[in-house]
Amino acid sequence: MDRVVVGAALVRDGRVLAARRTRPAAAAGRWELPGGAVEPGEDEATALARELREELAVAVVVGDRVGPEVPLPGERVLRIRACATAGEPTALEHDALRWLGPDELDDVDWLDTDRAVLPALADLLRPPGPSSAPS
Ligand SMILES: Nc1nc2c([nH]c(=O)n2[C@H]2C[C@H](O)[C@@H](COP(=O)(O)OP(=O)(O)OP(=O)(O)O)O2)c(=O)[nH]1
Repeated sequence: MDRVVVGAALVRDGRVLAARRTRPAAAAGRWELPGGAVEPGEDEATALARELREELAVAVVVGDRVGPEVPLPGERVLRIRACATAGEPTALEHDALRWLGPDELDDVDWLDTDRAVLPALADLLRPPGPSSAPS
């Protein structure tokens, strides 16, 4: 079975947190959603909460899946989960953090993989429009 990497769509005030990687060299300077690999015996929510504690020093509540599962090299897949926190993230392993609104998602140089998730992120951030249901 493919190994799972979980990433957080950590949302606050209609914006999502993007984090700039410092390693490996090929990915340094590229932006991602904070997170990491699910360890053996962990469930996804536990892994994501652990990664965000380690990377951002915040406690998070982990919610639903967001967007598609994206294949990664090395028989791994990336899954994104919505997250919320009452804390203020601190970059402990990244070298920059940015809160991006739905119209700012193209402003940073995402890891290639993450581009597949951007439409779903934009939908998550946009307030629901007028109902299309017949009145
Ligand atoms: N966390 C995260 N990883 C991503 C994203 N997009 C993407 O392709 N990846 C890839 C990069 C890495 O190959 C892998 C996760 O690596 P990582 O360094 O964040 O995870 P980790 O802490 O568990 O890894 P490690 O220290 O054991 O090497 O997934 C993303 O949005 N967030």
